[in-house]
Amino acid sequence: MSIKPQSGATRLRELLKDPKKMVVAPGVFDGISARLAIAAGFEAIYMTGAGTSMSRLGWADLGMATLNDMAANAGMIAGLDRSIPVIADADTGYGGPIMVTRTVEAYVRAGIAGMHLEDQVQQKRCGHLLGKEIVDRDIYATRIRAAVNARNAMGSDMLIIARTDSRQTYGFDEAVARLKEAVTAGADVVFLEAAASKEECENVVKIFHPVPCMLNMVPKGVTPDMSIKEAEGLGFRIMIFPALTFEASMAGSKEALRKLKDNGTQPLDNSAGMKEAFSVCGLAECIAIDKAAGGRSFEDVHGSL
Ligand SMILES: C[C@](O)(C(=O)O)[C@H](CC(=O)O)C(=O)O
Repeated sequence: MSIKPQSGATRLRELLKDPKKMVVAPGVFDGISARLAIAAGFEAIYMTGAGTSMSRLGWADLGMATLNDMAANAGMIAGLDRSIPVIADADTGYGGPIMVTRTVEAYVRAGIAGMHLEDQVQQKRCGHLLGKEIVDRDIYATRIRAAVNARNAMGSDMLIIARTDSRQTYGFDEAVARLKEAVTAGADVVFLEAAASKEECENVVKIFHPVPCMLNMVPKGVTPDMSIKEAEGLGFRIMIFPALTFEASMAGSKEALRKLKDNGTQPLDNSAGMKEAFSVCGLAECIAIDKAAGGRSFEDVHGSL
């Protein structure tokens, strides 16, 4: 709820100004995961489209999440702490240049620091699945151009991150050519999705230097797993871990559910209690707001929880 003077986009641009710095953004998909990532001290966070689709719709990342689903989730996450840049998935932009414009406007209003746009067809899928269909280069270029125009028209400094999924279907050279066109169209950051080897990762950074490159670490995905240090050594400037929190939540929830089923009691071994959960999600800030306004609703809250 606290409004800090510097926007997430301005902060992200500032972080990227230092050529030795890499911005690490763990994936978050809901309020709890976002709160935990902020509390853990990460200086940026990533809103995963896959996690948004699964948590808000209950369905896999197959192009079902709409602009409204994505922008609403992005806005909620970015609103938790305006000083932490949120990089958000914007899939295909959800249509032609007109829809891309609406998407950019919605993301700027949501306070997003950087959004990525890709060249898959509307009925898209996770970039690490097989069988991706890719739009023509010209259509991709119009998406990026529309995004840059819309961003500029709003006087915003949100970063436009050009993602290409074409590596799987058309190979590395075509992917590079598409990203070059995207940079010419005004994209601020390039993102070669599903790079197939460390060598490709290294090459893409070299080819685009000094344009910042983003690396996507999908667990057991197409790109070989790398540590932050290793990716930094290759020269990447942004690194996202989209599945980090949804995988951990799924594993933890699965285990708790199994224990309840097997034992007939809820597992309390890892429980910190409700107060701890609410504390992660702004309890103290809410109490302070009430108190500052002369409210007395929470005088007993510490005793009652
Ligand atoms: C980055 C990504 O677009 C996402 O939705 O987070 C996905 C990640 C995933 O499916 O785990 C992707 O297409 O790589």
